[in-house]
Order: sequence, then C-alpha cells, then structure tokens
Amino acid sequence: MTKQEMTPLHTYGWNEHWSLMAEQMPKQDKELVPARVTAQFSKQYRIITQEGEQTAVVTGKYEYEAGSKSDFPAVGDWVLVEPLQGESRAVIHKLLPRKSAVTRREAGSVPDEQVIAANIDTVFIINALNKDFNVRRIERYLIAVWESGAAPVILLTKADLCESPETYVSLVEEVALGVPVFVVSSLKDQGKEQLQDYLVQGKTVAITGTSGAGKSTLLNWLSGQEMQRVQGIREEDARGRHTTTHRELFVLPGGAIMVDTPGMRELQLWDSEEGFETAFADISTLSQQCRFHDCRHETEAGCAVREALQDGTLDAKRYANYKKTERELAHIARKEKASTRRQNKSSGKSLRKSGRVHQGAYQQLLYDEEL
Ligand SMILES: Nc1nc2c(ncn2[C@@H]2O[C@H](COP(=O)(O)OP(=O)(O)OP(=O)(O)O)[C@@H](O)[C@H]2O)c(=O)[nH]1
Ligand SMILES: [Zn+2]
Repeated sequence: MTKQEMTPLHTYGWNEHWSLMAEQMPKQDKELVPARVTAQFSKQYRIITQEGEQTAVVTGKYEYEAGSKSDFPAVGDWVLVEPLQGESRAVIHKLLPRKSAVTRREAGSVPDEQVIAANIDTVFIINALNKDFNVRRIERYLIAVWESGAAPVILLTKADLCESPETYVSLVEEVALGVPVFVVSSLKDQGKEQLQDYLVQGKTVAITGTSGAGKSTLLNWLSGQEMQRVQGIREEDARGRHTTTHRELFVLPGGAIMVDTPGMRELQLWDSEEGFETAFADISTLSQQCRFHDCRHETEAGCAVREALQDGTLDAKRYANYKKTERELAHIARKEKASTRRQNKSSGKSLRKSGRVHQGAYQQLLYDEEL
C-alpha cells in the first residue's frame, strides 16, 4: 500500500479481511463506520476511527443482547460505531467476529469469560535468561496463547546475562515444537532484526511474561523511545473524568500494532485439570452424553462429541484446540512427574545460589521455582 492510501484505520490494522467482515454484518438502519478499540475503562472505550481518536460506549441494545462478558468489545476488537454529530464520541453497535481472543476465566456461580485482548496476530512470550528462566512456565504461556488463536513466539531476554544462550534455546525448542525462539537483549540492543517478520505494518503483537522478565524494557527498545508504562489503570478520578489518555494499543515506529494491557501481562496460566475442564466446558458436557464414560471420541458408538462435530454444533477448530491442549497438559504432567523423581534423587539447592545456571541444574531449578 502506498503512503497516500494509509488512513488512520489502516495504520491500526484495517484490511480486506475486516472490510469483508463489516460488509457481511446485517444491515443497520443507521450509517455505521468501523473503528478499533484502543483502550477500555470498564464501560468506556477509546477507539480509532477514520477521523481519529474518540471515546465510545456500547448502545443499550448491545448491552441488553450481550450474553456474557466476552460479547463486549475488548482492546483490539473491530467494531461498527455511530459517530455522534459534532462530538468526538461514538456509540458502538456491532462487534466484528474476532480472529483471536485472549481470555480470562472468571470464577463465580456462573463461570464467565472475559476478553483481555482481541485480534492479536503474534504473542511474544518473554522469559529472561537468568535465574528466572523456566521452561515449564513457558509451556503454560504457550497453552494460553494457543488457546487464544494467536501465534506464539518465544523471546529469551537479557541475553547479556547469559554465557550460553544456545543451551536454553534447545531446552525451549524441546517443549515448543515449531514455535520460533529468539535470543535478545534489550539493554545491549541485540537481536532486534530477528523480530522484523512479526513487527510489520498492520500486524498486531502482544507481550506477555512474568513480572521482571523485561517487557517494558523490550517495548521501549522496540519502539526506540520511552513508551508510556502501564501502571494500574485508574479508571476515573473523583469527578468522574478519565485521568489519562493512556492507550493499550499503539503503533510502533515500524508499523506493527502493539497491545500492552495489564491483563495481557498477567496472563492466566493453565495450571490445573479444573481450568482445562472449565475452559472447555462445552466439550466436557458433551462427553458426559457419550454412551461410554471413557469414550475417546474416536470410533466408539454413541459418541456425542462426534455427533456434534458432524452436525456442526461443535466447531471443528475448537475441538482441535481442545485435543491439542489436552496433549500439552498431558505432556506437562509427565514432565512434572519426571522432575519430582529427579528432585527426590538429589537436593541441589546450592546450584540455585550460584547465579549462573548450568545445564545439569536447570531441572532442579525449574522444580524449585514457584510457578
Ligand atoms: N541485563 C539486562 N537487564 C534487563 C534487560 N531487559 C530488562 N532488564 C532489567 O530487568 C528489570 C525488569 O525489567 P522490566 O522491563 O521492568 O520488566 P517487566 O517485565 O516490564 O516487569 P513488570 O513491569 O513487573 O511486568 C529492569 O531492571 C531492567 O533494567 C536486558 O536485556 N538485560
Ligand atoms: Zn465420545
């Protein structure tokens, strides 16, 4: 696309796909325009339209018709809005179907799912090459990212603190088949060129990783300037005004669109069978209707899951995701067992203290580390 054709919407990722999606939405009696959500403060949104930045709320009808929290717009969503004449405000009428969604499960009498960020192409999973290095944690982040529909990329940061990053890359590659793994140092400006494939105009990238892994530093490095740090979002001050024009979705100098929200930073990790069951409650419920209680949903007679797949009530993609996640969790469980066995054999506490991590010590370290 030439520079002249770049409108604010394109800058934020608008393309053929989204215009097709917008065209396919049921016709409205009002003239609606597309917009992307750049920040959310409970019921208030900041959006980008062709005209620039605006604030927005959803219509009463939208709110009434929403079945769950995940039906509400989130950062990264594309929506159709009605601009209010002569104001820099708009009302959101429609949500365009999401390409990906990072969600958070919420406990409660009725479990609900909230969308943390939507339409992310790539998630950078950040893990530092120091004593915080933890393969098991990376695995859990991977599951969360796979579940979202975005593509994971693993960044091993703080390479300047590590003498043999290759060792760690192999360890990660063992558990992250086919996932790109890169070694970078934000502080020493090393390895940025490897990320260029993901940091392209119109693509949306998010960062996740534990506290202190180096996310803010990486962000500043990638943007070549001090970006606004994400602090806890203050929704409104005492007078009910927004205290900040803080954005959670912004364009990097190279053109990529970066999502940095507190929710994304503290991504919920998959740590239990229960979490898995909750996340795939629809499939668990179906399984209970299978004729055999130990049905593997393969060739068994009276399989409710296969039936649902055939008549389309269960999305084939969702089922594939379920199977994949199940495999991943089984893999993690096997590794945890093995790690426990090793732990019982030796107690290598002193290795942890020796600052640099050696190949033989890493498993011990992974085990000792609180997840
Ligand atoms: N040596 C070295 N230190 C780094 C590097 N990147 C970040 N750090 C340091 O690691 C510490 C944590 O970095 P942050 O960028 O604040 O980490 P974060 O992931 O944003 O942490 P939270 O804001 O708590 O989520 C800081 O002291 C950084 O200076 C690096 O590449 N090399
Ligand atoms: Zn079955």
